[in-house]
Amino acid sequence: MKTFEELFAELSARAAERPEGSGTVALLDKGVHAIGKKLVEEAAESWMAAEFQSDDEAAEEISQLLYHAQVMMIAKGLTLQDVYRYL
Ligand SMILES: N=c1c2ncn([C@@H]3O[C@H](COP(=O)(O)OP(=O)(O)OP(=O)(O)O)[C@@H](O)[C@H]3O)c2ncn1[C@@H]1O[C@H](COP(=O)(O)O)[C@@H](O)[C@H]1O
Repeated sequence: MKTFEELFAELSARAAERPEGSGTVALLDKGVHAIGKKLVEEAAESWMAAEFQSDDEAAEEISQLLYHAQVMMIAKGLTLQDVYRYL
């Protein structure tokens, strides 16, 4: 288990170090358009799971949505503070 901040630090390290086999690095290399498609896909899956599936499945889909939101932030060079100032 990890927090939102810990995941962001881990993904930022992946982007900097580019380890072999990282799905995050592969997705970052595909660019903002591909990341955006995954973000929308995970948003839709979160909605569907919340409406029609179990709480656990909804939680899993929402975790994937948060992951892809973080990948988008990293692709755009945005920090957590850039986003938090609007919360
Ligand atoms: N939290 C996540 C995470 N959530 C979602 N995903 C990715 O998002 C996909 C979502 O699954 P879907 O069922 O929607 O799609 P899929 O058909 O399996 O995958 P696609 O073929 O569509 O890409 C998963 O297969 C993962 O590739 C994640 N990939 C990585 N992480 C974490 O990110 C960190 C870095 O991961 P790596 O960069 O892979 O080392 C690790 O701590 C991982 O646990």
